[in-house]
Amino acid sequence: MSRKGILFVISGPSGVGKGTIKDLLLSRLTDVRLSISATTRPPREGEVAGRDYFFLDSQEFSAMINRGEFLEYAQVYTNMYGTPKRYVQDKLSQGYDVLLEIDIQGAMQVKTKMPQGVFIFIEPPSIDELAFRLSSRGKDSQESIAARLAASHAEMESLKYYDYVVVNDNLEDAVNKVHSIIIAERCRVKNNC
Ligand SMILES: Nc1nc2c(ncn2[C@@H]2O[C@H](COP(=O)(O)OP(=O)(O)O)[C@@H](O)[C@H]2O)c(=O)[nH]1
Ligand SMILES: Nc1ncnc2c1ncn2[C@@H]1O[C@H](COP(=O)(O)OP(=O)(O)O)[C@@H](O)[C@H]1O
Repeated sequence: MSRKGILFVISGPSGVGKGTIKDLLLSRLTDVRLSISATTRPPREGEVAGRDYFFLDSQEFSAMINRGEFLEYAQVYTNMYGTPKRYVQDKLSQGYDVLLEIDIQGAMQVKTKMPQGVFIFIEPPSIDELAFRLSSRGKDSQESIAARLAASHAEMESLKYYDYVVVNDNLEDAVNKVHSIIIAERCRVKNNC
């Protein structure tokens, strides 16, 4: 019988580089399973339904809430985001390690339900650099960037609830650190050293 997998949760302020780190990690760790979130946000150019997100309207999202199908869900800025529970449970029980890349409110809900998970906070080197990254990626309006920066101050307060804090200054160093955390946790929890 396979051992249960480990749940890894990556979060941090918008624009810190979570998505970039996650993509690089997944290309190195092909046996980790990524949970695809549901969202009411409309797809951005180039995004694919079922690969990047499950794109739902608000009624479909509420129906999933009512059926108890989310491990966690939260309003992030102007849209709803949630982690479908079934995929995470299935993959963990099949012995796969599962990665969630979700916002801080969601991560705190998961911590309550699955405290044995490994919670990793990605911290920006500075607020100025966060502002620079948000504007240089060119996906958000000035208004949306301002909201993300305003939220980041309070979000930084929650880093004390995480198991690990990784500063994303040099990208490769940050990916190496998160990779090392995953290897170390596999050794600690599964004796897979
Ligand atoms: N709580 C929660 N947050 C999520 C989920 N999926 C994505 N997010 C977060 O929602 C925020 C916005 O994500 P997105 O629309 O992809 O924009 P971006 O990460 O700012 O480029 C980010 O902080 C994500 O980490 C989820 O399933 N649950
Ligand atoms: N270490 C880094 N140094 C400089 N730029 C980075 C670094 N990590 C990510 N970026 C850039 O910052 C922007 C935001 O990254 P992204 O992964 O979209 O953040 P998040 O998923 O946390 O919102 C992107 O343009 C990305 O290329």
